[in-house]
Amino acid sequence: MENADPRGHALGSDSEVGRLRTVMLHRPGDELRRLTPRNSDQLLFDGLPWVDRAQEEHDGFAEVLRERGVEVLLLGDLLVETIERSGAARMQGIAAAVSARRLGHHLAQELTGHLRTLAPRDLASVLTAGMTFDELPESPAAARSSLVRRMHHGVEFAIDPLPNLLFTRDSSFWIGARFAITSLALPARSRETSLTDLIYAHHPRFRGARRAYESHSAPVEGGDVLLLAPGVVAVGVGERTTPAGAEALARSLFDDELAHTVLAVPIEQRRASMHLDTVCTMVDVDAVVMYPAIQDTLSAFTIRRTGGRGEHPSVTGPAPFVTAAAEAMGIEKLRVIDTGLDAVTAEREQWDDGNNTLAVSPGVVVAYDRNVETNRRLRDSGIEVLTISGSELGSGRGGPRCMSCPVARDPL
Ligand SMILES: NC(=[NH2+])NCCC[C@H](N)C(=O)O
Repeated sequence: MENADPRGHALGSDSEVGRLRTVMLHRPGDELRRLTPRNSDQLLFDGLPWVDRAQEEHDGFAEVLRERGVEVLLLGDLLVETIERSGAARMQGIAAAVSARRLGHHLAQELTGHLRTLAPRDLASVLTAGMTFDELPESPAAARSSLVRRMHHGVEFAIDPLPNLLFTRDSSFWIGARFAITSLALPARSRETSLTDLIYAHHPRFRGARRAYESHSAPVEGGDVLLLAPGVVAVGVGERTTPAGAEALARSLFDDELAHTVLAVPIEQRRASMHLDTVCTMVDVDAVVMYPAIQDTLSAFTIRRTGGRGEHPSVTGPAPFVTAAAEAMGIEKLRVIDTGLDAVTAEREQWDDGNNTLAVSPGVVVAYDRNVETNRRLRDSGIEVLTISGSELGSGRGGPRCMSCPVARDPL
């Protein structure tokens, strides 16, 4: 079968909860060691993770998934394998990383030349962990004559690190049998998609897979995209995904017949709710876990396909999200698992990604163990909760859903 994983599961996904077969994670590496108190805000981390512990926690996450029969692909490995096989991928990765705007023409050329000589593993490491001016290849003459080298501080980045690669949810997603390379809103993350792009384009694992949302003109981040049901997609619009992004995505999904209804869901433009999946994720075919503070106010515009390719869609609403979602999904009611928490606990657990669960099958989710109350309520509602620890992982503000890109799920 084309476009299937080695065990014969078709690539792609039409829901949030269909049995998970293959997932792409990124085991955090040296890119996290670049974080300092001075750059962490800009690099979108709220603290400095203890990297070894973060890796252990991540290994634990991967293990829980494997125990459930999920095949775990690691982005770092895919990247090395891609660069090994494809000269075009190598060039593509280098071109996206080396900025003449930052380095000037001469240094940019010199660095490009140097990177081309690196072994695949070393190049992959530069592409993910970045490079400081101190780490630029030795070249005494060039160093003397380069104003750029002389005026930059040695610890500044000639190539920025990508600590948020950990959150593989955001830089690509699958819908139906296709993958979409997103368009990340913030400068700290925008280069991530150059890596997912080259992996999907050149890794044999994805040979023949087709793209969705090809124009990816306006910002759309995967954390905002929820596959509520086959053909029905919710898109958060807030700090990251813009109205233009949601509209462009909806039109392209309609044109490719990957969806018939898209719900555009306004979310507060705040760090705590940067993506829709920080406040709401699906835990069963007809159930979500949701941050209680927004339960009564979350709304949605409903965008529907009206005809064939290029036809203008219809836009209605806004209406309460839960009603709009149930209607679009063709179910009587979307169950909202009532975490019933007091406002302070709810806010704390939302901040720690309590609502950011990853379903491995209907009614079975992975969640951080620290969100004790939210997990208790989920269990009381009949959801099986597999816990992982994330004391260090969580400092990047992302939970199990953010840290995973489902590549193959059984259709619902
Ligand atoms: N899907 C998500 N909620 N991803 C979380 C991403 C966290 C990351 N530090 C950022 O600010 O972009």
